[in-house]
Amino acid sequence: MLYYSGHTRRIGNVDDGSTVTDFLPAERARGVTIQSAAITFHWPPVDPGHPGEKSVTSNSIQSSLNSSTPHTINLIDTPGHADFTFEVIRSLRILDGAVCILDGVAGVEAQTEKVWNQAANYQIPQIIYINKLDRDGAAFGKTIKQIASKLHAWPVVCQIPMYDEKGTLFVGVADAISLRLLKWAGSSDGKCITALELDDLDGSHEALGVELKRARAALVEILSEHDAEMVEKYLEYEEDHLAIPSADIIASLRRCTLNPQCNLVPVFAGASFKNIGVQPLLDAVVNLLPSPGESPDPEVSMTNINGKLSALMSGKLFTASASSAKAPGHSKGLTRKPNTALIQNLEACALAFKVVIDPRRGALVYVRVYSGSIRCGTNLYNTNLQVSERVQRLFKMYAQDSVDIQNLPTGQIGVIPGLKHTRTGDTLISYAGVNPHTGPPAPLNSLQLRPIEVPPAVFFSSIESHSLGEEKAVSNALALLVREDPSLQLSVDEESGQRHLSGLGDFHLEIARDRLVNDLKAKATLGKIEIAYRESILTASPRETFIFDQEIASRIGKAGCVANVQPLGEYSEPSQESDEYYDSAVEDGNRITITIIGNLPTHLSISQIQSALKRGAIAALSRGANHGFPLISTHASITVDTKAHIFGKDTSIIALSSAARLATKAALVKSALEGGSVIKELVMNVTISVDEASFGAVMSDISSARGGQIISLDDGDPSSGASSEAPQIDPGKVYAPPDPFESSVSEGVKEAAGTTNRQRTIVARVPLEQMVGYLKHLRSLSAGRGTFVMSADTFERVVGQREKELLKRLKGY
Ligand SMILES: Nc1nc2c(ncn2[C@@H]2O[C@H](COP(=O)(O)OP(=O)(O)OP(=O)(O)O)[C@@H](O)[C@H]2O)c(=O)[nH]1
Repeated sequence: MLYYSGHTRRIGNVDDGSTVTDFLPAERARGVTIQSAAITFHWPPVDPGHPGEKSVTSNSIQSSLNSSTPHTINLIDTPGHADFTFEVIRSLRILDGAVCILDGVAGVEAQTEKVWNQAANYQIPQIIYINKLDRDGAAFGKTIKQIASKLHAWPVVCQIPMYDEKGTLFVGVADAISLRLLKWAGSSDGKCITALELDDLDGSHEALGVELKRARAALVEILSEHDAEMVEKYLEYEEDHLAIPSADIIASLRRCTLNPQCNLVPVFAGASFKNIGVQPLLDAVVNLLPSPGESPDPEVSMTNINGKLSALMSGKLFTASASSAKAPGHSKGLTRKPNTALIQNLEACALAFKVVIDPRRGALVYVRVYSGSIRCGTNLYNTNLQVSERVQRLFKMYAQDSVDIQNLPTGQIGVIPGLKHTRTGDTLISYAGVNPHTGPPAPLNSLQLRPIEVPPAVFFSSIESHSLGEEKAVSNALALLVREDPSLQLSVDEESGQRHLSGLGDFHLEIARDRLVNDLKAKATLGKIEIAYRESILTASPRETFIFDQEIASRIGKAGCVANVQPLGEYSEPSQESDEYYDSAVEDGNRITITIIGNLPTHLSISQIQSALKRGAIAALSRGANHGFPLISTHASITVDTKAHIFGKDTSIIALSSAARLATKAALVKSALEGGSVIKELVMNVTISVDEASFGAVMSDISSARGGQIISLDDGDPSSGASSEAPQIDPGKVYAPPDPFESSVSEGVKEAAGTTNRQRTIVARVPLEQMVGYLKHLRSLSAGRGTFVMSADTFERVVGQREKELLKRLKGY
């Protein structure tokens, strides 16, 4: 894409590590994408001599059908490996549209289904590109049927693959929109394309011509089922499918692609490795995917207020929340009706969706602007960290080059270099007349764009610096690592003083280790990768009062609070007094409730006090009293009576958070002494796809050797027993061209009749511990053909023999 749009001079190749988007050394070495990169380019290409003025359309096949005006495309290449799913979800938040690339040999893979469903949650319009059609065993028609059966979307075949006379060499595509055959010259850079009109086909392409007419008829028919304007066109052109102009087909296809109710997905064909099919795909991106203005309104949330960004900007969100101010979980400081003039001062609202530590340029923060525009020289307030940072420079990334800009308007993606604090996922706002020290007024200072929950980091590894002298450099490198990837978590074991890095999978941590040691040059060693368990208390503790009174950095720090803990199941929403500030939220599987009674001190704001107490409680909940595992399903309640627990200016933020930590810790110790605690482990939802031959062996391995609980067994469609809520589509009703090696019997019928090596699916719940390194094992049981996906389900108590073994392993006796 970058090559054809004129932004790079050579075509990158993943196999020799020369791609632009996979730029990390670890990505290039392994040939996989780990971090989603964002790059801007134009399609059709902009004339380099006159940027923005004139387009050169010679590279664009279909541009003559629709628009020849260059469009700005921000391309975000996302990873495919399951351990980096969180990286994909982060990217999905900021996408307007997506191209889902399928492997024409493997078809719809398990991980594809998972990401597809996530994209559907964000209502992101998608087009599908079936790639690798040059490979032996590529089956375009079969993959089309799988789009229906596995992704539950109606595939709209826009192109069909074109093979040479022998039917073996993939040479181009027959385009059902423009009714042309597009043939690429062999072993070229893909810029030399011959277009043959359907009417001019000679005898050699007769069969393909017939199939192309069928494809066009199917295209018009499926569009007519969803789009009244297409029905009108069909009648206007006297029911001749072939006579409808391609521009009308594109317009109708665009309406249907952008309307989630239609559930249609246009499908294109190619072999990127052979440079076949890329330019028409780019045309499709411009023709069919939405501009930022057509994308769904993003969600926003502020303390106890949730809604859409447009409702916030029009002031309606506040009006609605003020009328529901009596709802539970409110605090008196935050739900009074705000002055709508507040919103007029909100100049920009953006999401930092990616932070990359560049060896030359330092931290580069990629942002997407959702409202207003970001200007050079303005202060941006980070609502997650509650700090202001100045925008010194702004630029756009074009392949390896960055181009300075002054202004980044709504809908655009750009890069801010030099920010010191902002992390991946933070919301940034620009507020007119703001004091950089105090930030914008509440509740805008807590505004979050499209917040997402970070899944539990259940794999961890210890980190040791090579020497005391290296300690600071290692800490700095770790801080950078966590800034780039918030699904990595850093913690320090209070008792042993050992530092732990936790992540979402073993591959995730392995890559983090690579980045830390090789790229960020930290002189440190990471220990064995282990699984994190959790601990839960069984009884409520008494109320523990703690007064913290200690000098911190030569200043007196004094603060107090009362804390008690109880199993989460026993929590119920209390009734509130009118002079209370109350906040209760779930954090990492626990609930933390903060109640502040009395008048606030003048030197601390309510949000400062609340977040200090919360930080203290979170720190205490990171270590259980019996086994040292982080707590789960625990409710910690902290109360501060300002008369008894705040001591004028001596009460600092650090003193408050220390008091909350120590009081919660004391409550946890009391509860564990009285009622004991249990160890919990993460149980995964696992969906395994194997062929009939290895089905029995895989099932018995899961249910007996790994202690898994089989949830469902079915044939060939992994989603039907699992989570997808989309309606089922009968593949028999879907148009797909026959694959070259197939008879005329349709694939759906063949699969149902069981004449192929049938795919079977096992859905099971299995403890995570049993799934470490499972892919290798599955491959050995299934002659290399089995695949699986898994996602975290719940933490459950470890019981019986496994509990005994685990305790023995932990204690060492
Ligand atoms: N034969 C053939 N091989 C291809 C084609 N496209 C990609 N490949 C090969 O498939 C492998 C994976 O390609 P990638 O581009 O890294 O795939 P990806 O989906 O981006 O993978 P992740 O980086 O893990 O997300 C490489 O070895 C490519 O050379 C194609 O059209 N034909």
